[in-house]
Parts: sequence; structure tokens; C-alpha cells
Amino acid sequence: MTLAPIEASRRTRELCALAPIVPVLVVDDVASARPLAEALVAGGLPVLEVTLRTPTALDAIREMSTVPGGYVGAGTLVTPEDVRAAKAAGATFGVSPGATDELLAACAKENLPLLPGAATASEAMRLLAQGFDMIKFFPAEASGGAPALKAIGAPLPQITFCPTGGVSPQNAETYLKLNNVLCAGGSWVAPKEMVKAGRWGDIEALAKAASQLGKI
Ligand SMILES: O=C(O)C(=O)C[C@H](O)[C@H](O)COP(=O)(O)O
Repeated sequence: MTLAPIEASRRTRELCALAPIVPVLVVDDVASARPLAEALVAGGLPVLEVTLRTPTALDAIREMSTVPGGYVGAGTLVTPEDVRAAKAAGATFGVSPGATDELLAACAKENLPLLPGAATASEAMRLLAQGFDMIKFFPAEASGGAPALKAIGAPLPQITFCPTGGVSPQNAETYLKLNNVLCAGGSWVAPKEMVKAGRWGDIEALAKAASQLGKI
């Protein structure tokens, strides 16, 4: 049985509601995958996006998927083959920078809930027509940031977004205050140097601070 988009969207919405920030991770060394996921989950960010941008990404997803309390997804899904590989590695959801019919069909076939990307009203409407009402706004800052997303939300209040791309501790609150934003994606909670140096306590502290964003 394939996952209908509306169901897939419900699932990604549930995941997006778990924490205000979804760490966007680029994992270079599979040995760091598990402690990195443990630190982020311990800090209060259970939903993790591992970008398929490194040769180790799929192994990282496999490792991270065993961390209790975590929900590990695959980012940078571009082709149906990416979707199959992500699912086989144990990803519980997928994230894509944009959307193609082939990609959406592959996610439905593989039963992989997808957070598809859109940067314009037309792209978002096209996804909505296909059953997706939880969408990644990408690249958020470069596409006009929070004012653009607020403007898109006026005629399209039925769509909820996860802005990603250029989101930082400085601007995250502005996004999270919007009625049509549930969470935001960001890479700052796992800085490359900290991961490389195994500074898991520092990463947990960054996650903890991020987990409090949008709460006031
Ligand atoms: O590869 C993907 O599928 C992505 O989702 C790209 C991410 O949106 C950016 O890597 C976010 O990075 P920052 O702007 O540093 O927060």
C-alpha cells in the first residue's frame, strides 16, 4: 500500500511539531553520527535531517536511527534513487529542496513521508494540489525571508512551512512567530569544528538553546 500525500503530510506535520528547530546535518565521518544524534536528542531536538551530500550520509542515517527518542530523516532527496536509498537506510522521513512528480511518486511508493521544498506561491500551490500542506520554504532567507513567507501565508493559510536555508539563532524567532510556521531547519546546532572535535556537550548546549526558540 502506498502512502497518500495527505497522510504523508500529516506525518511530517507531526514531526515538525516536535521541536522548533530541525538540525540540518552534513555528516562527514560515520563515527560521529551516533554521538552527534545523541547530543542533539538529549538537547531537546529529536527530529534530525541528514543531508545526502556526503558519501557517509546513508551509513550515518543507519547509525543515528538506533538512537532512542530520535526521528532521523534524509535531506537533499532529488531523485527516486535517493528516496529508495534513504528508505533502505532507515530514514523515517525525507526532505527535498524542491519537488518533481517523479520524486513525489517515489516517496509515495516507498511509504516515505516527505517534506517537499517550495520557494514561491505557485510551487506551494502545486504541492498543495497534490496533497502536501506541510512544506519546506527553501531557500528561506534568499527567497525573501520571513516577510516573504508571511506574505505567502496571507492567501494560503492552509499551508504550514518549515523555513530552511539561512535560518540562524538571530532570525529564527521571527520565522517561528509566523502563524504559518511550525518549525525551522538550521545547521548552526552542529558546527563542523565542534563535530570534528567531538564536543558533544557543546552541541547539546546549542540544541538546548535552539529547543527553547519560539517558546515566548
Ligand atoms: O541539502 C538540503 O536538502 C537542504 O535542505 C539544504 C539546507 O536547507 C541547507 O543546508 C541549510 O543550511 P543552513 O542555511 O546552513 O541552515
